[in-house]
Amino acid sequence: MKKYTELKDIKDLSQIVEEAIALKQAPFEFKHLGKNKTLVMLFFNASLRTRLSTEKAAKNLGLEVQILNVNDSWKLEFDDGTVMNADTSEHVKEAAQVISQYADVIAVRAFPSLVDKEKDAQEIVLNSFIKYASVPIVNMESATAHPLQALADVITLEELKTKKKPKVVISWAPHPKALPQAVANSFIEVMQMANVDFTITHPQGYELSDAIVKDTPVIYDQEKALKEADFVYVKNWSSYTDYGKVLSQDASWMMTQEKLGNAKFMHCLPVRRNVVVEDAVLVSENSIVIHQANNRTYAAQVVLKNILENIE
Ligand SMILES: NCCC[C@H](NC(=O)CCC(=O)O)C(=O)O
Ligand SMILES: NC(=O)OP(=O)(O)O
Repeated sequence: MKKYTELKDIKDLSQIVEEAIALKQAPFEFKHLGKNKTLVMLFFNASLRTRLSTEKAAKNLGLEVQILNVNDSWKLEFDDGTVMNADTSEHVKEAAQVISQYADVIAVRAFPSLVDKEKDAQEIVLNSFIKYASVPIVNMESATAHPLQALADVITLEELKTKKKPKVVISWAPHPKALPQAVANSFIEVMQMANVDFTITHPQGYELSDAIVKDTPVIYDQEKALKEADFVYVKNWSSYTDYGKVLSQDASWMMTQEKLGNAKFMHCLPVRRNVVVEDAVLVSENSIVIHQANNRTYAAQVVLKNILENIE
C-alpha cells in the first residue's frame, strides 16, 4: 500500500481484514517497522477516536508521533496564484514540503465546508497534501470519505457476524447539526466490497451521491428496510442534493430497541443520545459501538503497517 486516502487503496479487503484481526492478537509483533520513523498527524477538525487510536496504532508499530492541530498553526492557503494579502499566512505548497522533511507518513483530517458542494467534492485539503507532500498520506476523514472508519467497521462485522452473508442496513437518523456525508459514503462503499446483503434507508431528500450508492437498494420505509437485519449502522448526514441542509429532524427516525429487535447496533461515534439513538440501545448487549471504536486501532495499524512495508 503506497497511501491510504480512499478505500480503493485496498487491493484485497478480506486479506487486510484478516491481517488486522491478527494484529489485534499480536499488536507489538511489528514494532521494528516504525523504528526511527515518524507519523505526523494534522487535524483541521476535532477528534477523539481517530486521534488516539491512530497514535496508539503508530506506537504499536514503533513509530514516533507528532500531532499538529492546524488551528494552532498559520492559516493555510490552498488556492493557486492567490495574492496572499488577507488572512492566510502560509501556502500548502511550502507547508506540505516542510512537513514531509519531518514525517515518513502524514495523516490528515479535514472535514467539508458543507457550503460549496463542488469544492468539497474536489477534496482540496487532502489532494493538496497528496500533491505537494513527498511522503505517503493517510485520510483520517476528509470532505467525502472516512476510509479508516469503514475499515474498522468491516473488521467489526467480520468478527461478530454469525452467518456467512449477514443482512446489513445503514439507517439515517436525525441530528440538530449539519453533518458530513463522509462516514455514510465510506460505509456504503466498503459494504459493496464485502460479502453482505446491504440496504440503505433514509427519508426523501437525503439521497447520497449516485456515484456512491450505485445499485445498492434504497428503501424510504425504515421499518421495511430493517426487517430481519443482523447489523444496523445508524448515522446522520446532511442533505447531499440540497447541499449541507438539515431538511428534517423527524424524531421517528431515531433508532430504538423496538425497531432494532435482535440486530446489532453500530455507530462511528460520537453519538447524540436520545436524538440519534435511545439510551436503552446503547446500554443493551446489542450495541457494539465500543467494540467498533476499539477496532479503529487495528484498522489504522494494518494501514500503517502496509505503508511502512512499502517505504523503500
Ligand atoms: N468522525 C466521526 C464523525 C465525525 C462527524 N460527526 C460530528 O461532527 C458530530 C458532532 C456533533 O454531534 O456535534 C461526522 O459525522 O462526520
Ligand atoms: N469515529 C471517529 O472518527 O471519531 P472521532 O471524530 O472522535 O475521531
